[in-house]
Amino acid sequence: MAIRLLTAQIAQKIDEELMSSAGGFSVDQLMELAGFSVAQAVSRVYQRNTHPNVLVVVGPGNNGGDGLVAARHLCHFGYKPKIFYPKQSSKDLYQRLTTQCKNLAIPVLTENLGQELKQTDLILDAIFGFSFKGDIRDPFGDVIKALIESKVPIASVDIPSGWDVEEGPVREPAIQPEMLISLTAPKLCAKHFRGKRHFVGGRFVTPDFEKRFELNLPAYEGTDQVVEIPVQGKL
Ligand SMILES: NC(=O)C1=CN([C@@H]2O[C@H](COP(=O)(O)OP(=O)(O)OC[C@H]3O[C@@H](n4cnc5c(N)ncnc54)[C@H](OP(=O)(O)O)[C@@H]3O)[C@@H](O)[C@H]2O)[C@@H](O)CC1
Ligand SMILES: [K+]
Repeated sequence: MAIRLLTAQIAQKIDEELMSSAGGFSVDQLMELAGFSVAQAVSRVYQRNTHPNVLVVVGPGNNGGDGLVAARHLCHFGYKPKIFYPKQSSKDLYQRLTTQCKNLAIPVLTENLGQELKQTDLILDAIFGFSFKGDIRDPFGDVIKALIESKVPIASVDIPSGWDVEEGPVREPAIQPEMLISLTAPKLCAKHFRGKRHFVGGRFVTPDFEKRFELNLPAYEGTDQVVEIPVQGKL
């Protein structure tokens, strides 16, 4: 059975159910596992000796939160991450995640993106996830344009930022990531992903849950937090 590609609505429903009283998870827990899986997937593809300088570009919602968690784990894994975080949230969760990164001496930047990209080996795109919709609002239009123009390889968290969650790259210019890490399950836009490697991470659904949402996820091996799947756009 093929893996299920989710609509934005189903992705949001799954998220809500996991955090309902029946699901029992807190957002912090899910974000920690999601971000940890992103860092693990990155380390599978881009080694710390060839791609030490990872610029984690963080957006205003939970996709950005995954990026903050991933930055922390990448630092523990021996990378030299920096965070570009132009629109910082006052919410307690994001502030705590930012403090954790600062305590590891991870730089948290708000400007000079163009300059920073010249010293970057890999961009971790954690700007928008499955709640993105409409036209890209400031400052993210310019941010996405700068990422594309830099020609630095991009690994996208859950959704290539700026892509429509279901229709894919409908706005020009569009990010074309080398790598995609889908959380829980890929979204419909993954049909348009033609990069090199696609992973699923966020190992938190129960067998019952998986069956009820007909996710048809591939099996995770051993203690792995990620599982590689075929690049959908090349099938
Ligand atoms: N179960 C799972 O798999 C788990 C998934 N997780 C992760 O959560 C992600 C979903 O997070 P999310 O719901 O917080 O939304 P996300 O996509 O980060 O963006 C929302 C922000 O973007 C903004 N915004 C929207 N449109 C915009 C526009 N056009 N232009 C500019 N801004 C725009 C919007 O702003 P607002 O309009 O509300 O002011 C809001 O602040 C998901 O993809 C995955 O990465 C894990 O953390 C946990 C478990
Ligand atoms: K993203």
